[in-house]
Amino acid sequence: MAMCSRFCPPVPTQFRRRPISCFPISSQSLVSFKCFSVQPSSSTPKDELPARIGFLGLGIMGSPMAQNLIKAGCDVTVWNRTKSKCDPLISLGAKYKSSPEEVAASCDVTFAMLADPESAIEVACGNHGAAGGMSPGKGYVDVSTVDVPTSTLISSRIKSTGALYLEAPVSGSKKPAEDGQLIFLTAGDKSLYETAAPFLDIMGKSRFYLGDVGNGAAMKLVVNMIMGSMMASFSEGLLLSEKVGLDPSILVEVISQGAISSPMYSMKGPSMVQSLYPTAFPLKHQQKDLRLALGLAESVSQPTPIAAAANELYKVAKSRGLSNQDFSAVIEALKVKLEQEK
Ligand SMILES: NC(=O)C1=CN([C@@H]2O[C@H](COP(=O)(O)OP(=O)(O)OC[C@H]3O[C@@H](n4cnc5c(N)ncnc54)[C@H](OP(=O)(O)O)[C@@H]3O)[C@@H](O)[C@H]2O)C=CC1
Ligand SMILES: O=CC(=O)O
Repeated sequence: MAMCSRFCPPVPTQFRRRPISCFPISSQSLVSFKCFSVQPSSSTPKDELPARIGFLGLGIMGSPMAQNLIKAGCDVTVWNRTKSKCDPLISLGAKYKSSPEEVAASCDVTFAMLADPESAIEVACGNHGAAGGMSPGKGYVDVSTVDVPTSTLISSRIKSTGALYLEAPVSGSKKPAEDGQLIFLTAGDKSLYETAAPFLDIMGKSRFYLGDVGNGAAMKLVVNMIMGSMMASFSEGLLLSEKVGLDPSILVEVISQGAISSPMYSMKGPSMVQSLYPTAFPLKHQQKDLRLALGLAESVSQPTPIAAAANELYKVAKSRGLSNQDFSAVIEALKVKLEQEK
């Protein structure tokens, strides 16, 4: 990479890395990779992070991620379709540019955290999109959850400019984003992965490098397919327990102590019992991820009947106006159904 000596930040010494696993990516390519457990211990001095970082998309996830970069002393330039969401970050010291193209032109590495495939393509490849500001020596890191064809398309467009591309969708929601505890599922240009690693370590607790473009997107969709089905199943259990006269709060407690315990159930269960769904992961995005995961399964003829059924439930929830509630609001779709059956 032409600008590497200026643009590659040294890995801050306070980030301690511990290899935790090594396993194959797929049956076709038995490429092993390391993942790291990363424990940022303090904020990073400005002079250790000389790169200019762009951040496009300041929603529930993008805002705290960009904020963590700024707080760590990075030189951050932001853009968001709704400009007002840039203001709190500008107050913290971020610069502002009025298009993704201008951000990319003025930065070394540009991150993008957009809603879905359509917006990710628009921001990367559309009019005044980031690709217009890309050139050799720069890098584009898309951390949105999209499908493999979308990431492949964006990769081609970015790489046609001579720049590098990394997909890096995240596992972890609003709170992990605020706490710098995300899990990055990366794939694409290895040298950009290495360049971006110190920044990923500011925003996250671990990172996986999965090889070719598409593997990060696919991994994220599989994880979220499981998550969406788990939440649908949990919802059924809560409602069934109540219908047979049990206390659903006690069900949450019982589950938390056994083999099917999950932080997700413990975190979301108490508010679901009260019919409260403060948005961390919008339901519309969970349905999008199930839809994309089902497309992925279709592409390899893998039966996924549980996920298909869960997807239908999220679609019902969307049609009932719950798109912008937390995805745990999927339980409401079952409540309505049961009432109609009476
Ligand atoms: N929330 C969560 O818990 C997690 C979310 N994700 C994934 O991260 C991504 C972002 O999620 P989240 O931050 O929650 O979503 P939000 O809905 O809060 O933010 C979406 C962002 O995309 C922008 N956007 C949407 N459409 C367009 C468009 N056509 N052109 C330009 N910008 C657009 C929005 O801009 P504007 O402000 O103008 O609307 C906003 O910045 C999604 O892919 C999601 O699946 C991954 C892990 C966890
Ligand atoms: O994509 C959502 C998450 O919680 O991870």
